[in-house]
Amino acid sequence: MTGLVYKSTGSWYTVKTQNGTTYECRIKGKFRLQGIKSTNPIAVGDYVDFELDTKSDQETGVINNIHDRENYIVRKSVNLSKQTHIIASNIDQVFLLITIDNPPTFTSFIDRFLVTAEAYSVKTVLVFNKIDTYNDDTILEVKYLEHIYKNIGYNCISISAKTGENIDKIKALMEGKVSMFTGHSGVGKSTLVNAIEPSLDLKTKSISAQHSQGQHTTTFAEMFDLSFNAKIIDTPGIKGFGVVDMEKEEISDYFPEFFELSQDCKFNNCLHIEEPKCAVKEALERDEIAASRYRSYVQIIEGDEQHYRTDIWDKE
Ligand SMILES: Nc1nc2c(ncn2[C@@H]2O[C@H](COP(=O)(O)OP(=O)(O)OP(=O)(O)O)[C@@H](O)[C@H]2O)c(=O)[nH]1
Ligand SMILES: [Zn+2]
Repeated sequence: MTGLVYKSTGSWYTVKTQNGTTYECRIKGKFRLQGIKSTNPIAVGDYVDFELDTKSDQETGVINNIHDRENYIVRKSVNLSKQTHIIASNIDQVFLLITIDNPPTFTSFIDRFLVTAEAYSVKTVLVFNKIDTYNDDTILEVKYLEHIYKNIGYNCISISAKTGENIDKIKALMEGKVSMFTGHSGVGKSTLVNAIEPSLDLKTKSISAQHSQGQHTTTFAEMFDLSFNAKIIDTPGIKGFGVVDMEKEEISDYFPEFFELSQDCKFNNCLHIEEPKCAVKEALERDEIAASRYRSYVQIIEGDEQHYRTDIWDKE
């Protein structure tokens, strides 16, 4: 049988088959990992093959194969010797919630997030929330940001999780897909999820409450089915986004508008900082790339290794 992993708690995995039946599964013996070494061989979002455990009278299964992943996101354990933990896999899209002033979301944060998402091949939708509270100035700011990010190719939607404005657009994008929601604390993630599916809020809360009674503060992800053929992965306790392990030369690959231009730089290993005949800097001077994007890029490049070798998800 084949199924999708909805939850993992230590050595047990909750796997749901196409027809909606759920089985608690274990892993068969030593498991071959694909590509990366991680503390967990299987993550929420994985498609796995399993067989029913005949020795058990309960409906439990044994996983014997994992399907190739489309993508996955990881965090590195800070205390242990930087071991990698896969948070979730096969994510169709992440909705990054942004508010202009309450709380402020800076472009440097948005761009660091996008670099990481690009590096992990996770599609991002930018969601400007709390538009019901905006005045002329903040509306202009949203318009300006939308202009920048739409030009690069990112989908942008302005919403109010409180009044429900444009929530239907978010739901339409979610149909048939696996989504995640992220953004600074207070941008309205819970409010939005609650507006999308009121019954889910309770579920999520009770699970976090259950979890907080445990002695460990390790976070685990969980997938939920929504009523309109959409899935979300909830990652309680994991909020921000850092920058992933990458070489300096790689960083501009994850700024899509820089990447295209860099084919025209004189040096093929151009860092777009001080090099002559740099197509990126020339485009910047012609205002063809946004100054804020270039600033974010330089910040990441000039940061010490610590800065661009942090966890993909920063725990708050
Ligand atoms: N006016 C207005 N307030 C909103 C909107 N969305 C959320 N809020 C308010 O913003 C505050 C924070 O919202 P939450 O949904 O708790 O934010 P969160 O992102 O889940 O925050 P954390 O749980 O800390 O990560 C609450 O007081 C919400 O009522 C909105 O669209 N408009
Ligand atoms: Zn260059």
